[in-house]
Amino acid sequence: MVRISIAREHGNILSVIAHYYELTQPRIIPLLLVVTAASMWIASSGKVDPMLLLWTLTGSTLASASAQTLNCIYDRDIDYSMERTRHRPIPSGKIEPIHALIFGIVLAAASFYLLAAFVNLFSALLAMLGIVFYVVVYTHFLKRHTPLNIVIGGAAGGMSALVGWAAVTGTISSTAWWIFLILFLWTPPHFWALALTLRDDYAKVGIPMLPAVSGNIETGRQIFTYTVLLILSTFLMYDPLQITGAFYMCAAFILGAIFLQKAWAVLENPNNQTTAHNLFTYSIYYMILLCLSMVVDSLPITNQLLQRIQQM
Ligand code: HEM
Ligand SMILES: CC(C)=CCC/C(C)=C/CC/C(C)=C/COP(=O)(O)OP(=O)(O)O
Repeated sequence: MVRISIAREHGNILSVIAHYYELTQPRIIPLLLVVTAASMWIASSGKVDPMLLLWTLTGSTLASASAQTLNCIYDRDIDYSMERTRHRPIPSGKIEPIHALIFGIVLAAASFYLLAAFVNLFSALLAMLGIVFYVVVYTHFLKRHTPLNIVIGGAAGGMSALVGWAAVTGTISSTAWWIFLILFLWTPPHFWALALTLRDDYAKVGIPMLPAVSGNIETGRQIFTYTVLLILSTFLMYDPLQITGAFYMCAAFILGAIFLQKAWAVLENPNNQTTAHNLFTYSIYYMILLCLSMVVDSLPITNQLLQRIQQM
């Protein structure tokens, strides 16, 4: 009997932990960390201190988890009404909003402490700014009020690049702003592609996402426009700034061409949900691979290989 009740209690604790984990929307965090790590890599010219990387990524994880948790508290009413989100821990009654609030504040405080103590104060302040921007500016002021929500909200994701840069250099240089810009311009095609498949769900709860307000054709046009701007912005990281080299440039070109082709398919057929979902999925791989190519580009072995190819 005692064994059974201990096992049951153990199971309960595990399921509580699982609910809190789910509250942080963990699937989005790795991509934010990839951006932060790439930014740190470039800022340190490929010689990033492993401990600094570890503390920065830990602090950034806690900051993102806090931001997502606070967003889930604020949006619990619409999350309850939307098919995609009604199983989240707060709308499904697994976690009380007040407990989530305490959890979100503890995460933010832990993030601030770790970044300020083991990285630097500036990166800690930027991470807090990221939380405030996402929760107050995007979730409170924009999301329910304007179809520009996603365009301006893209700055929240861009903050992860600034945190990474500030962690290494203690400042924000123009290169950090280029990476910020890439994230900023990537967000509309990333999200609107998905929004094309969720139009009715958003319309039902009165969220003015672009497809619900302006229709699929206009959304397809805007996706294409932002994709072109995104690809151009990735080229800015090459000459004359000399930040990245030929390897990055080739990768940016090929990855961008695929993005453009998929955005074109959406433009041609904005009512096709498979095409739109295809673009959404690709947008995630695109960002991972683009960041990876920045890292590979700055490895000494890449330069040696490129020089050998040139000499041949
Ligand atoms: C205003 C900005 C953004 C909005 C509105 C948005 C919205 C969304 C939505 C609604 C999903 C689907 C999640 C689900 O299935 O429940 C999603 C997925 C995802 N987003 Fe975003 N996103 C934004 C910015 C970002 C940023 C900045 C990143 C990271 C750099 C990111 C990374 C991801 C990833 C990795 C997924 C896939 C998660 C999965 O496996 O389901 N998103 N996004
Ligand atoms: C440095 C730092 C802490 C930056 C914060 C970055 C951050 C948490 C970005 C999240 C972007 C995102 C997934 C928005 C979706 O919100 P939504 O409310 O539209 O999506 P939902 O409907 O799935 O809740």
